[in-house]
Amino acid sequence: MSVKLGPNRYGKAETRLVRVVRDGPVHHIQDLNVSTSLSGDMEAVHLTGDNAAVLPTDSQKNTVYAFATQHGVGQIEEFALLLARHFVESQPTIHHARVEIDEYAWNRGGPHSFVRDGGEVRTCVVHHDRDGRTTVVSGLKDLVLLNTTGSEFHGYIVDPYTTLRPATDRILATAVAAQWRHARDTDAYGKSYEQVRSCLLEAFADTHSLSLQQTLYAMGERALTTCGEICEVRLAMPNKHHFLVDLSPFGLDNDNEVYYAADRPYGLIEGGVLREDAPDAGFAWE
Ligand SMILES: O=c1[nH]c(=O)c2[nH]c(=O)[nH]c2[nH]1
Repeated sequence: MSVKLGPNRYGKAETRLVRVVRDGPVHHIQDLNVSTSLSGDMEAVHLTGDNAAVLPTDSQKNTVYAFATQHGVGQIEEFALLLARHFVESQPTIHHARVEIDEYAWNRGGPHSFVRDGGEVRTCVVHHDRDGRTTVVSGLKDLVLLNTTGSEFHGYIVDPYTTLRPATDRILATAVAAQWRHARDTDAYGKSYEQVRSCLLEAFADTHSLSLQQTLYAMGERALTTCGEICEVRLAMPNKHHFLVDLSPFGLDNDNEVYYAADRPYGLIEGGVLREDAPDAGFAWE
């Protein structure tokens, strides 16, 4: 039987980087989790153990820290682009770089004091290859949303295993993970992030929902019709079930007031929305 090497990549996962900028007594921080992943002429290292083409993952991690000092961080997409281009352009054996960054938000508690924001995490994934092709996907995760009304779910298939009762007024809760693909370069990733985030929040709040799937589509559609530079949105939204507690054994009514917030199992609704004329995604989602 003959075998061959399949797709492969390697890098340093989850380099934790906190950068402090001291502006007199007022300090600023950025808190990142950076993962680099490289691919290229890697047959020899896998087949014979010849490491000549390998830029060590340790060097990749050091580059993350060195670049944060030399260039600053700024928008995570810009920092990821800087790193991805560097790895491909400085090493002939590296043909493709993928850089993923999560950014954790801190709120100001004083001039040099910060409170970790328990809310969502900002994300990006950048790819760059030696043919100069670049893709940028921005996103967020752990954005927890809940509507106390305006959500129904009925009219679904009823088979021999269906016990779910139709709902005409239920709680709809989710933790949004959203990623959006940029169709073109922008120098305003921060502004675009705020715009997409607002679209997602507004569409969740003002869509009268007949299913979480419908809400998901409305959220993606709102982002695409508002933000010109993005061409595709992918969303993953767990249905964080809230079950009305049956208080009848105690002779008590429960008029949509007291719920049990279940943590598992949960429905998981995933889907994408894209412009009809979206350019080919290439390796953006890999
Ligand atoms: O919005 C929903 N979509 C579903 O597909 C589904 N399935 C289910 O049991 N509850 C729900 N809710």
